[in-house]
Amino acid sequence: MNYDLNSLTEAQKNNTAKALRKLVRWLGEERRVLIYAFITMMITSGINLTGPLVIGYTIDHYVATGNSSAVITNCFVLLGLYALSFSTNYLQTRLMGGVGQRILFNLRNGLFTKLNQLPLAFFNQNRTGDLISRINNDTDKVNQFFSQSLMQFVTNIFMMLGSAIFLIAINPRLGAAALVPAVLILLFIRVISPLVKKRNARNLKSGGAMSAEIQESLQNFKAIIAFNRRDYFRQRFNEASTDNYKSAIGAGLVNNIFLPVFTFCSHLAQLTVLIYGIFLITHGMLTVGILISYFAYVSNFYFPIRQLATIWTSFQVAMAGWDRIAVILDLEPAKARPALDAKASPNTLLSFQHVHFGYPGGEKEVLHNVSFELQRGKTYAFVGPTGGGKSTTASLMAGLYNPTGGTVLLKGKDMQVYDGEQRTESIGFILQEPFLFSGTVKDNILYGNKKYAHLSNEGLEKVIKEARLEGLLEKFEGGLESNVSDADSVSLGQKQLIAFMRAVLRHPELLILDEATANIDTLTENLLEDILEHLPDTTTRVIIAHRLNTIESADEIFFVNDGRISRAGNFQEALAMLMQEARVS
Ligand SMILES: Nc1ncnc2c1ncn2[C@@H]1O[C@H](COP(=O)(O)OP(=O)(O)OP(=O)(O)O)[C@@H](O)[C@H]1O
Repeated sequence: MNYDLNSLTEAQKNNTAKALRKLVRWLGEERRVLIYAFITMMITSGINLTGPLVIGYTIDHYVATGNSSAVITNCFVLLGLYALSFSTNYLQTRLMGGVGQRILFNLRNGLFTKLNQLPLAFFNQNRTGDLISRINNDTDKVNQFFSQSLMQFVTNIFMMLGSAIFLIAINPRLGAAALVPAVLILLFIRVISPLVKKRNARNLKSGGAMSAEIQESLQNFKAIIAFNRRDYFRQRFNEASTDNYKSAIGAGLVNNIFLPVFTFCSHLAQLTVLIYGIFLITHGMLTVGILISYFAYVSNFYFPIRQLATIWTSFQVAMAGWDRIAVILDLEPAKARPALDAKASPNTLLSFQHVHFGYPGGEKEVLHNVSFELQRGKTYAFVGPTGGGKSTTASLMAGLYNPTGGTVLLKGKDMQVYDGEQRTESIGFILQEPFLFSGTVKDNILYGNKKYAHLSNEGLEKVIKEARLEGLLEKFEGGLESNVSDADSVSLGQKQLIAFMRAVLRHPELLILDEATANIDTLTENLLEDILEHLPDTTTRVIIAHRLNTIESADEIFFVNDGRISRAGNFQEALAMLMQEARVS
């Protein structure tokens, strides 16, 4: 599956009809509220449509004959109708008030839940800032349309249709003349809509790109200051901001062209009715009262069209936003290919069988035909030059990626048959750059740990002592309650200690340490070694390291170079092999 949102396949793209169908499906429970609001809207519009008819009738039948009591009675009838229309209008506004906010709430939650289900490949190929912009900004565009424009949109359409029917029914020829400019409007909309959609989509996309620039420079502000690259980033931001400015101007130009065109057509219609109406009156084919009703209906027909110009823009912007949201909602979590049949001995915890791997969206293959086995309870070290493929191998061992060829077996079964929870129960992975969540040390070491989640501080301290981790906890002045909310309040080494405690307390069968001691002093490193030594006999350890002292105790060492892995025996044998190679070269 293609996860790159900026280069979607044709099948992944939505046309307006497809996108609308999806949006209606997504509205779920809101459909009921929308139906109630629609009914109140019909009543309001029905009343507004009858008003001009009553006025015209009163002028022709009672004003012309001087029947003042009938005129007064009809004025009260109109007052009653307008009061009723006020109440239904108010009810409709109340009903719609919550709809937009609930849609916004559900869309944001839905998007975030979907993001949580997507594989690493998705995050590899898309920029964080752009994703934030989709969740925050694009969902709000959809909300704005629902909370501010939708009912106005439907009311206007209804008013227009009703007015058109009255115009044609009262006098077909005058009605037809009044409606001719509307045909021009329809043609205009048809011609310009694709351009409007395209420009709005481009504007949202450039907004996403700008947001990605902001996110990247804020995240790396230390490096920017340290390397005095402020100008460079300012220039990059400037470019993104200029692009966003230009695309906003481009979108604004087409968005705002509707109003003048619609207004012009409305004036054209009024002029036509006036000229043709006077002509009909002078030939005795029309009464003054009907001409006045006509003006009201022409205005009822064209005024909504003018409003529609604004609403149409909001609709196009919302659809462009919805497009960017829907493509994420449509993405499917990575489909596991059918589990491959493979055999492994019972003592083997994990094995790679002819594994090939290339990063999603990456051009080259990173691992080539890699095979090895990890036995239960043993310690393995993976060493080799930078960029050789050690971290990639570790990521595949942890099931973060699926191989592009071959199989990774965990406990004799294809890794892909395990779900995320089963995998993380068996495998603990300490990353090169551990990530901490805002909160305390306790929150962070218990992250995702169901077994100890209920423990009090005292209970947890006891468990920590049993796992020989108390020496690590002592490195934090405030103990379990030390705050790690601020990314800079703990050192990189301390972060690694928290990640270490987090992994060990899950009692995994396989513990992977990817350069996990690179930022830790020698004394603390000895503590870690002691903890590793005292893990249960059945725990398999994988250590990725550059420093030789960290791998001395390994039962088996693997050399990882240029995407190929070879066995080098234990520490002594590996050293002998290296010396031999050095002599040969
Ligand atoms: N997320 C990624 N997307 C695309 N390519 C990647 C990604 N991560 C790593 N690579 C590429 O994969 C290759 C192996 O990288 P890897 O991080 O596995 O090497 P390593 O041996 O762990 O290096 P180091 O010792 O520096 O950590 C490199 O060529 C790297 O450019």
